Amino acid sequence: MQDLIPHIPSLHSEPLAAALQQRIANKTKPLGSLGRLEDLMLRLGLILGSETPELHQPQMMVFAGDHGLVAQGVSAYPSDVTWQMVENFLAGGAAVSVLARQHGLDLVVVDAGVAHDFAPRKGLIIAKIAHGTQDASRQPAMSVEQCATAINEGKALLRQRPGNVLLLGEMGIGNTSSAALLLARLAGQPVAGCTGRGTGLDDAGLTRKIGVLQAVLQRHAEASEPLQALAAFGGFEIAMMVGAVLQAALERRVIVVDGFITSSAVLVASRLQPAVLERCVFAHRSQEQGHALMLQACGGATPLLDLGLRLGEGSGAALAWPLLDSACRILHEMASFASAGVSEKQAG
Ligand SMILES: O=C(O)c1ccc[n+]([C@@H]2O[C@H](COP(=O)([O-])O)[C@@H](O)[C@H]2O)c1
Ligand SMILES: Cc1cc2nc[nH]c2cc1C
Repeated sequence: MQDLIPHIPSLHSEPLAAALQQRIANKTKPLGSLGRLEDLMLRLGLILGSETPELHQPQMMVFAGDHGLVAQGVSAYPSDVTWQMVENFLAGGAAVSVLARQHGLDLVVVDAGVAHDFAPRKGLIIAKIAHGTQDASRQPAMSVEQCATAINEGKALLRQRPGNVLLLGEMGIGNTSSAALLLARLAGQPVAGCTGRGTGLDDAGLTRKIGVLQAVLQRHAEASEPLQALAAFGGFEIAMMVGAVLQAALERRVIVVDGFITSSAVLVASRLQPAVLERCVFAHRSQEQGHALMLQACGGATPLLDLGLRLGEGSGAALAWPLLDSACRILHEMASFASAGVSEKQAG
């Protein structure tokens, strides 16, 4: 356990926070007028330990896995869409492929446990734990050993990637169910409020999904600790993201969190090591029912964007990327009142 979960120290630094606040206040603008971009500047400065943080080689990592629970009718799409979309990511035709190209983000797809055998190629990391998880309505989605292997694999993959920014993405038909179950169990919330339409269930489908998830929670009533809950509810892509998040936090990388599912990995990681949250930037508020509760459970995070997205893949993280870039450029390049010879605020 100690080897599996690294200790993540708090970033708390009064002198650096004060220096950053002063630097932001001295820029040629009315005090506070860059709004939440100012909070972002502060956060990036604290994570990277600098008044003039620099972001380099941002890594978009899309973790993919399949879910045995899909057999219970919890998604509007078949499991085959998972591998088909992985092919689409690699061919360059998915939303995240387009956005990664647009913004110059390195895109890698990680097969964490897709129920399909891929031909090896550039941009694909095959780190398969198994061909999909077990059906969590019948047994734990994965064994405790598989869960530990997935976390370790996520840590190892992150260590091999360059740069100081991790953008999280995921793909997995059925994974809004795992995320909802993790939220319900770890935040002690009624499951109905944690459960949404995912890829687009209708009213009857949503009612059915809530019933299935209620039964899964009862079946695994003893799984109250974060790692037990992760093994019970899955999936492999979420467990691998937990490892990647812990390693990124340990290395003081900026972690850009996408939607409902990537947030569930951060929730698990933060219940193990709370200071993980200090390294996270929440990109957007997903339209998925439950994401607002998820953000509350992740320390009351306020996301940067609210575009009604519910795609996943890392699409929201990629869209938020230019804001991080802007925040750093402003800290570097924007003149101060003194350097530009602009008069400061008068009393009153
Ligand atoms: O990121 C989100 O907030 C989000 C919300 C709804 C759906 N998704 C994506 O849709 C898939 C899971 O939906 P479902 O209905 O199959 O559980 C998975 O591939 C996710 O990337 C993602
Ligand atoms: C087509 C499709 C694309 C996706 N991307 C992420 N989740 C997805 C689910 C579906 C169904």
